Amino acid sequence: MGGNPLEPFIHAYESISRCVQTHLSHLFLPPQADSRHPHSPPKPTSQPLFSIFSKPPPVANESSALFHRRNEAKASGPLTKEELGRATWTLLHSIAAQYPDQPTRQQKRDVKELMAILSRLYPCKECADHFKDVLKANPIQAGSQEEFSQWLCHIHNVVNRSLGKLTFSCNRVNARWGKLDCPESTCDVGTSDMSIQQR
Ligand SMILES: Cc1cc2nc3c(=O)[nH]c(=O)nc-3n(C[C@H](O)[C@H](O)[C@H](O)COP(=O)(O)OP(=O)(O)OC[C@H]3O[C@@H](n4cnc5c(N)ncnc54)[C@H](O)[C@@H]3O)c2cc1C
Repeated sequence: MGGNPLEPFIHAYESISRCVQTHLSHLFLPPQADSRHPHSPPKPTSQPLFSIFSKPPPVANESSALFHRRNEAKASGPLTKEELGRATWTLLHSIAAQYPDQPTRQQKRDVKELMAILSRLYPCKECADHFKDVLKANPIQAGSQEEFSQWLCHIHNVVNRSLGKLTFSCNRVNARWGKLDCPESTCDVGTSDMSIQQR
């Protein structure tokens, strides 16, 4: 007699609240086995994670590996005409950026031949045929780095125009395609013994 009449309700409230806490924490926190008692039921941890995943979410290194695997999978698919075009222009403008100020006769012949080969072997027949006409109407000028990079910019613009694209301002070509970032001039265009003799 004389006890708190609300005591049964307080007990009931406390046990319901413990039960709710335990079940909610199982829902929102990842279970962890107790290493000392591997067969005991997993205990919730204090990490703020949802445990709806069977594995914890990837950490930074795992997620960047996943990102690269997805990109690789995408990159291993067939190229589109646009991707091939961008890659080819990148190569050509990079060659032009590295082209010597005073090229040898061999180097001048090489770029001329490279363009001729592209116009025959470029793996898009429509593009190759069109490029043949572009080269006929705009004979290659490769007497110096400046001349070659400006000529390339010009013919790229001819192709841009034919595709209804905006043209590129050629006074920005060195800013867009500057010298490659290679240590100790390792990206400079080499001069073979033969080409030195032919200067
Ligand atoms: C030789 C050749 C012939 C092609 N012919 C055809 C064709 O007949 N039909 C067809 O559908 N596609 C053709 N293509 C592909 C086409 O030119 C584009 O590469 C493709 O449509 C993707 O265009 P893009 O807008 O992403 O930029 P791209 O034209 O590929 O350019 C790549 C980047 O170069 C820079 N750039 C743009 N113009 C110039 C410029 N004048 N000088 C310097 N830098 C510049 C820009 O930063 C641009 O983002 C050809 C490609 C090549 C290499």
